[in-house]
Amino acid sequence: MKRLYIFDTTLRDGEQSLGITLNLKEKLEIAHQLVRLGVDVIELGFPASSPGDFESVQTIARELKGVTVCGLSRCVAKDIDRCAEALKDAESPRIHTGIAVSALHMEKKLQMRPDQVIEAAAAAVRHAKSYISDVEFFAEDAFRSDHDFLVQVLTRVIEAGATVVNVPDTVGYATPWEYGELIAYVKNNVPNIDRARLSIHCHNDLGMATANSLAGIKAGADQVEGTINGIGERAGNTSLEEVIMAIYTQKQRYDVQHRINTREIAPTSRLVSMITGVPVPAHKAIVGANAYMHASGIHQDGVLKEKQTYEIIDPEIIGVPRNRIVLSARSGRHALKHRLEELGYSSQTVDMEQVYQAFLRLADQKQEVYDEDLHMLMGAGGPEASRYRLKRISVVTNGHVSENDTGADDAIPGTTTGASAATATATATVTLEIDGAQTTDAAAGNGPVDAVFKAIDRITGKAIRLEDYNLRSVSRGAEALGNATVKIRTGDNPSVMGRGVSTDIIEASAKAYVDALSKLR
Ligand SMILES: CC(=O)SCCNC(=O)CCNC(=O)[C@H](O)C(C)(C)COP(=O)(O)OP(=O)(O)OC[C@H]1O[C@@H](n2cnc3c(N)ncnc32)[C@H](O)[C@@H]1OP(=O)(O)O
Ligand SMILES: CC(C)C(=O)C(=O)O
Ligand SMILES: [Mg+2]
Repeated sequence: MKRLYIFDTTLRDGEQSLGITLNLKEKLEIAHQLVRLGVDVIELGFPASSPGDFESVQTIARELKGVTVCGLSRCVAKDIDRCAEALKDAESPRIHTGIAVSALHMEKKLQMRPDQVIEAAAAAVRHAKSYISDVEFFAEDAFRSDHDFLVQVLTRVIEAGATVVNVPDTVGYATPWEYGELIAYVKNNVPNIDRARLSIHCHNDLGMATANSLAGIKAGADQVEGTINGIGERAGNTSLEEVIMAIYTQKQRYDVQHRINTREIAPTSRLVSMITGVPVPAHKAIVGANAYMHASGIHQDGVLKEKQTYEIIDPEIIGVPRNRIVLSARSGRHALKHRLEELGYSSQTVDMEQVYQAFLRLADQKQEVYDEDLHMLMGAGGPEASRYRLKRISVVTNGHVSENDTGADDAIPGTTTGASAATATATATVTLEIDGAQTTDAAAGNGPVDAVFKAIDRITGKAIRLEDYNLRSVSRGAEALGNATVKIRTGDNPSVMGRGVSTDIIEASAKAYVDALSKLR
């Protein structure tokens, strides 16, 4: 059976999604989960892009073991130098360099002749090889290129020492049969193709990234590239979980093996969604919340008689446990620990008593605590790691007062402010603890969330620019949890994202703002 290598680019192409900015800690958390998932290669970023990207590639590359780590670069010597430097201490490093090969990109974007592109490509691979033996070459916009020119480029870069050649459909323009034909064409016409692995990289602009990738695998690709949940530039990349499970359910059609642990698929999807703030649509294949739900009577009847009538995948295979225990405020530590372990969390790595107390606070507000609630509880970020702790919020909206003790044991009583402004519709009083000292201040805003953010700004004295704010419900029931994400920056510093979870949306928003504050440089 042929070995299929799985190349994950969630932290590079995935992070190119509009609105996603991840810090080192968040990238590290995702990278460790990708190792647990069993991918072969993790693309960590583009080290020449910024000092922050360099630092995260370098730090994660040093830390990860048992997986190939890779950095992206243009066919530009100084990019390759930075990439090699960032990967210097990695156990198994790879430089991924490349250049566009379609007439459109060469003429309009690169403003280079085809012969110059071939020389730049070969020179870049040689330069990368002077540092690291494992070099992957990407032929950007390969699908829209002249395929005989593509064959020439790939032949030259393999001569120059490329160990992997990547044939991307950069703009998601292909259909499955056309992409499959291209991969077969490359296999049959690049004379030295046996000296390199052939990789595929598809985008989802026409909704065909998974289908195209499967066609590429069928045509003989050795490596498939993609991201978790399909996140990525524009309409995204191939969803790795979809490719893996298509191969799983259709084993007889794909004679390939890989080392993915399918039971880590759902935990990885959730982690990526939670950290990036990009929700997984309920109807998303494989990992959507509704993917294993049966709503209509005929289906329910069929499933009760025989699951396979309407289920092509047993959800337990991808790490979605069948729910047996109902968790509520009456549940004890054993039940909580059992459920968390079923969901893939280790009770060894967290303070279970602290988690249980947080669980009880949540359970007091909800009839039933669902799995989604637990994921949020476990992933909501540790206030202990931050300089800032939100202690209390009190908001007056058109005369209506809402007060929130934010759950800290030593929260001080809230006060309702009389502050007002002619245009304001809300005033907020916030108590924040900074490095152990509590400060309270009030501000008016054109809504409760705006007022809370302004009050926090008054306390910190920082000139914060709010770049993005998002609020969504992440669990079920009338008291569903709200997951707020904010993106903020000060001056020219890089933007940071913060996340907050609560059954109260103002509190969730305030927590997200404070979480982001703690990440500011
Ligand atoms: C298909 C993909 O996903 S490719 C990966 C996309 N990722 C990124 O772009 C990472 C983030 N990018 C960056 O940080 C910056 O764009 C940098 C550091 C890469 C380059 O920044 P700058 O030097 O300011 O150049 P800028 O981005 O404005 O323009 C790109 C330049 O690279 C050239 N170029 C683009 N791709 C390549 C390539 N693969 N190889 C060689 N040159 C290239 C362009 O022709 C242009 O050259 P010009 O300045 O002579 O006109
Ligand atoms: C950098 C390359 C591999 C890419 O992301 C693309 O062509 O889509
Ligand atoms: Mg891409």
